[in-house]
This record gives sequence, structure tokens and C-alpha cells, in this order.
Amino acid sequence: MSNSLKQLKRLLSYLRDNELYFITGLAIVLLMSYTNGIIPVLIREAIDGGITTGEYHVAVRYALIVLLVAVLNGVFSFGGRYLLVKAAQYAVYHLRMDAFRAIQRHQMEFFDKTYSGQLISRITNDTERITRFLSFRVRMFVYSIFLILVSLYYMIMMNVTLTGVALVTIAVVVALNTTYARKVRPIYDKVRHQTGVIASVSTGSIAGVKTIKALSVEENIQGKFSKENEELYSLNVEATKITALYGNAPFLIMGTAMSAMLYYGGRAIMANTLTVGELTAFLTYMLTMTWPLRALGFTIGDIQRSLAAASRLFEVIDSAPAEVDPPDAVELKNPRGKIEFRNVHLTYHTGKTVLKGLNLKIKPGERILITGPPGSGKSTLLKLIARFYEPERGQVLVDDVDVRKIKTSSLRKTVAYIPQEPFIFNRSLRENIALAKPDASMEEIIRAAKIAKIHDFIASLPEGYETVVGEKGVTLSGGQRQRIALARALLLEPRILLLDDPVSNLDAETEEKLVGDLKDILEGKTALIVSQRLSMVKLTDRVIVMVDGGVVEDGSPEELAKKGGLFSEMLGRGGWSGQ
Ligand SMILES: Nc1ncnc2c1ncn2[C@@H]1O[C@H](COP(=O)(O)OP(=O)(O)OP(=O)(O)O)[C@@H](O)[C@H]1O
Repeated sequence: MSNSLKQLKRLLSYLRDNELYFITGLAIVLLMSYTNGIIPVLIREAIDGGITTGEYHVAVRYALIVLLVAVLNGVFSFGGRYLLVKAAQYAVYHLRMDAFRAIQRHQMEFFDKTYSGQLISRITNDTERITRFLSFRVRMFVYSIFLILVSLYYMIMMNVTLTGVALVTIAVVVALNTTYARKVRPIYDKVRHQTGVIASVSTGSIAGVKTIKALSVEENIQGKFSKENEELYSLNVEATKITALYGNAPFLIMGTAMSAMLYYGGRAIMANTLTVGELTAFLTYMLTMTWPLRALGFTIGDIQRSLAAASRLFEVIDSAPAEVDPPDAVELKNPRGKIEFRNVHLTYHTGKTVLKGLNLKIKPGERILITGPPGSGKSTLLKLIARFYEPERGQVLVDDVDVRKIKTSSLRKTVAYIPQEPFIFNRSLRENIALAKPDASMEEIIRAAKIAKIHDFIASLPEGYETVVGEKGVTLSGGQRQRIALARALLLEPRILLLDDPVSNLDAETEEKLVGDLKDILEGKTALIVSQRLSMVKLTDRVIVMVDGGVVEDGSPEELAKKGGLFSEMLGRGGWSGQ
């Protein structure tokens, strides 16, 4: 509970300068409970003071007062709801921003370990639940509790025995609702988890649609989706069974209580210990309380679930590093492009140890082909230089500075990593190229595009650099995407270029053209190219062959070709893919 209180306090701190709206909203809700709570008293007055005594004008007076109270109730209802929703939306806006920023700060390993669907669910479903909690649930909770208190107060003033019946009823209904909350909560937790799984399967199959279609494995994918969907269906049915049972039982209990009140009240009226107006007021109170009592049970369950949602969001926020850089991080001034691996050990979160004490020195301006069988750790090498992952032992140094001690902004300007399948955003080509330097001038963008040899293509488009590329850049060919990614990297004028399998997705002709153009692009830069293709040898003056996380051959292409090792075998076979 203390943990829940902590979460609640932290959640409320997001209200910031909207706290006053929130408190005013709650105060108005209290007024609303009060106006609702006095209506049965007014009815009693109308009956006992006017209707049963024949004083018609008294009845009319109370009818008008009830009308006035109902209007006030409507005004309070609007005011309370508006202020609370406004404050809640404000709080959740900031919470969502915090969570999103935290996700961006997370290290790559976090994304390896976390389902993307679940992250999306944090930002969408969890925040939605919190909004509902801060606006609707809190309002219902305060309204219900205060209405019950006001009702009990007036009931005690009228008749203690009937109040006893009402109290027992309230206790049973609240107990029922609390049991309901306890039973249904774990199922709803599973429902939420399963919704995340479904979102992951959906995003995965949408992102991989080309592969699915190419292999005609739609049925297989549908089978997987169907399995997860069935699980979600069963969980929801289970939750509905409990909800239907516990959600409707209070009506039965309230009905029984009202029947008991009629029986006892009727006798009390005949014995002159109760008036008709008082019995009517009691019955009206029971009707007035039916919905709040029911809502209270749902609210109690939801408070816990909403706080759990908040705690999941806080976990995403808290597990992200507060700052991307250590306080003593340095800027690389005039980088030369020297790289060194010193006794580097790396184990991924899966437990897979890829590097076991790697040592490697790369001189400024060297152009290196890194090759070797699949899974030998070639891409891992590049990702360590770009600091996507950090070694658990040893150091990766750029210009003799440990990459962990280089400011990220400086490292990103010095080292450009171009993935095998660069992501092209659903924006204009200009924005795509200027992604890492949004304030770049048009001249700079064009210069980068010219070096990447994509300017002529862009200029030939009717809207030129303002052409918006489709989702994930589907209107661009593989080669064009590589060149956009190159232009994007070159805009930052990096000293080190890391190309991860740049031609693996290209046809022979496009590959040949790109290799020809890369010659100029790499001019004067340190370049590491991971590839299985022989065409890349033309670009490089040093070849490193990796096997099982270790460097087994290292030298100029000519030396290695003569050596009769793995590289010369590769030459003989036309590349690793030829094995
Ligand atoms: N993010 C990751 N999390 C867990 N394991 C990983 C991760 N990235 C790579 N691995 C594993 O580490 C090993 C080396 O992977 P890496 O991608 O560096 O190999 P590679 O030589 O570039 O392979 P390929 O030529 O097939 O691209 C592989 O066994 C791979 O499964």
C-alpha cells in the first residue's frame, strides 16, 4: 500500500500548475455529492409537509427547490468533470512526454529485451488508463464516498433501524466489490500483457510483410496470431464472467434491502414511528446509492490497476539513464579517425558471448573490409565503435579516448553508422537527409546528396527534395535508400564511416555502381565495411577476417590472398555467400 501511495503521490506531482484545477474540480464534485444527497430530504419535506397534510403550496415550494438543486447538480457535474479532465490530460501529457524521452535515452540493449508492442502499449494504453483514473475514477470515488456519507448522515437523523439496514447493505456491496477487484485484477493484468503480445505480433507481421508474402507463409503467421488472439479471447471471457457476476450482484442486494425497508417501514408507519415521507426518502437514498456503490467497487479495482499502469510507466522512465553522457564526457576536437579495441569482451543480454578479449588497432584513414562467416561478430564490432553496446570488459577507443567518455553528440558527428537496411522516415527527402542536422542549409544538404550520388535522382523528381517518401521509404529502391542513408551520414562530415553490409540487398548492377561511387565517398575517411562480397575488396587497403569473435587474418588483400587462408578461400569461392 505504501508503494501504491508513493505511485499516487508521484502521479499527482505531474499535475504541477494544474493542481488548483484538480483541487477545485474535486471540491465541485463534493458539492455535487451534496446536492444529490439532499434531494431525498427535500422529497421527504414535500411529502410530510405538503402532500400528506394537503398544503399544496409547500409541495410546490419543494418541487421548485428540487428543480433548483437539480440544475445546480448539473452545473457542478459539468464544472467538476471539465476541471478534472483538463488537469488529468495535462498531467498525462507530461507523463507521456517523460516516458517517450526516457525510451529515447535507453541503451540499445533495452530494445533488445523489450517487446516493441509493450512499449507502444505503455505510451498508449497505460497513459489512457491513467487519464481515465485521474479524471473519471477519482471523480467517481470522491463523489460516491461523499454521497454515501451525506446519505448516511440524513438517514441516521430519520431512523436508526432503517439506517442499520442501509449500512449492512453498503458493507455487503463494498465487500462484494472488493472481492471482485481482487479476483479480476490478475486477469486484467494478463489481458494487458496479452494485448502487448498481440501488438508485437501485429507490428512484426506488418513490418515483415514482404518476407511473409515472398515465402507465402500467411497461414503460418495467421496461426500464430490466432493462438495469441484465442488466449486474449479466453482471458477476456474469464474476466467478463467475474465482472458480470460481481457487477450485477449489488442490484440484487439493494433490491433485497429495499424490500426489507418496505416491510419494516410499512409497519413503522402504521405504528406512527415513521412518516411516509421518511420511508420515501430512505427508498430514494437506496436508489441514489445503487450506482455509486457499484461504481465504488469498480473504482477500487481500477485504482490499483491504474497505479500499476503508472508504476510500469515510471519503471520505463526510471530505468533509462538520467543523462546519456557521464559528467566528465569530452568533445572530440578535429578527430583523426583512429580506432582501437583493447581487450574487449562483450556478452549480449541473451548470454551469448561474442567477443572474448579482442585487440585491434585501426589507423586514421584506413579502409578496412571486415569479413568472415555469419554470426562471427562483424556487425558487433561496428556497433561497439558507435557505442550502441558497451563492453563488459576492456575498452573501445576513438582517437585514444574511450567511447564511453566521448559526448554522444560528438561521437555521432565523428562516427557514422549506416545499417544494412537504413530506415527512411515517412517525411520529405530533405528532412530524411537532414535528420541528424535539422538546421542544415539547403546547400549543405545538396552537397551531401551529391557526394552520395543521389542528387540527380532527387532533382529529377517533380517535387525534388520536398518529395515525401512513403512509409518506410517504400517508393525508393534498395540502392537509393542506401544513398539517402549515406547522404544523411555525410551531412555530419564524419571522420569514421561504418558500413554494415551496404550491398547485401542490392542487385549486381546497383552494387557495382555503389562500389564505384563509394571510392570517392570514402576518400580521406577511416572506413570499416562489413561485407561478404568480393566487390568491396576494391575499396579497401586492409582486410580483417573474423571467426567466432576473433580476428583470424589481418593484412592487405594482396598479402591475405597469397597466404592461402580463409580470405584466399573466399576469393576462390567468390565470397562467403558462395560457400
Ligand atoms: N542484439 C543482440 N542481442 C543478442 N545477441 C546478438 C545481438 N546481436 C548479435 N547477436 C549475436 O551475436 C553474434 C554475432 O552477431 P553479429 O551480428 O555481430 O555477427 P555478424 O558476423 O555481423 O553476422 P552476419 O554476417 O550474419 O551479419 C551472433 O551469434 C548473434 O546472434
